[in-house]
Amino acid sequence: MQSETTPGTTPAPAGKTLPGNEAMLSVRNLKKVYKTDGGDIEAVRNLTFDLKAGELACLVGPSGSGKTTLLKCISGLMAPTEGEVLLNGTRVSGPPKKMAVVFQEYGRSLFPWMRVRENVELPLKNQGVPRAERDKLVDDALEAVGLSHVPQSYPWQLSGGMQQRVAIARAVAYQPEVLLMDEPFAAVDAQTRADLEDLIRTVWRKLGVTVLFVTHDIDESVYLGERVIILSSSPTVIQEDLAIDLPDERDQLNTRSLPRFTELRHHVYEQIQLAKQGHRPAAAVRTGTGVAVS
Ligand SMILES: Nc1ncnc2c1ncn2[C@@H]1O[C@H](COP(=O)(O)OP(=O)(O)OP(=O)(O)O)[C@@H](O)[C@H]1O
Repeated sequence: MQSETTPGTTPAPAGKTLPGNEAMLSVRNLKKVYKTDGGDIEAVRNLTFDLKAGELACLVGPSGSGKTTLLKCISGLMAPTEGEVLLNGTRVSGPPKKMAVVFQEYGRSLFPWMRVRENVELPLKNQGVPRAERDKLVDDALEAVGLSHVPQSYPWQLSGGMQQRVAIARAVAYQPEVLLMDEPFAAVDAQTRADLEDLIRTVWRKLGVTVLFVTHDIDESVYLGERVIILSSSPTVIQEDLAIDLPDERDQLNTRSLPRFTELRHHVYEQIQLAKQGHRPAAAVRTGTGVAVS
């Protein structure tokens, strides 16, 4: 059966490799060169990876390695120079309907003149979702992020962590198949960050959404992900694609105390140090759970 074409996507041309049955999101030989007055900047050289439906993968890499560039290409906000992004086998050529993005700067992504409820509801209104359905989706999303008690507040009346919860609720209410998050917790305090990390895992498990989570924080990537994709320095390729074989049930105290957590975080740290020093792998290597970490 042919894939349906949704807004922001066009059918993949014949002859292109379609993802395997399980792949929801495929990044294929993605390259991005920025044209500037000072010359070309090759931000991303060649990235290829798949995300399975329902997977939670974290993306880490040195500063300037092209993480935001990659997310912009995946979300259809920017066209790649070469290569393509496929969502359910269909090429992304603009913001796809079933994708939501949460950015770091919640302060700028929420409308200050709209109440919490209106902010969460807005994308659904724009999609023409009927009122009764909209109300239920907004109620459920606010409950999922623990904000049922402040629907009538304005964002500026809330703490930073609560504002980011509003941004997450808005994405959740939209019922995306794929949720992209670009360093969403970078601007909140450590305690709030830990709470929001657990919130993401709870929401992810409850909704079965596919999540690609960009972070600078190595511990966060290991704690959250089923997989950590490590990028090289720019021009970017995949340095390593690491399976995180920690127990599925995670909690801030016990999981972070596991010897395996420490091994994995050391390994990711070392890889990022190598990337910063300019080390480039001959080819992207998918590392299984038996990865030898020092
Ligand atoms: N609009 C642009 N025009 C020109 N160059 C750009 C543009 N956006 C990004 N770049 C360059 O592309 C490279 C990758 O930038 P990008 O912001 O994607 O990296 P990043 O990994 O998200 O960085 P950070 O971790 O510091 O947020 C950098 O060299 C950056 O200077």
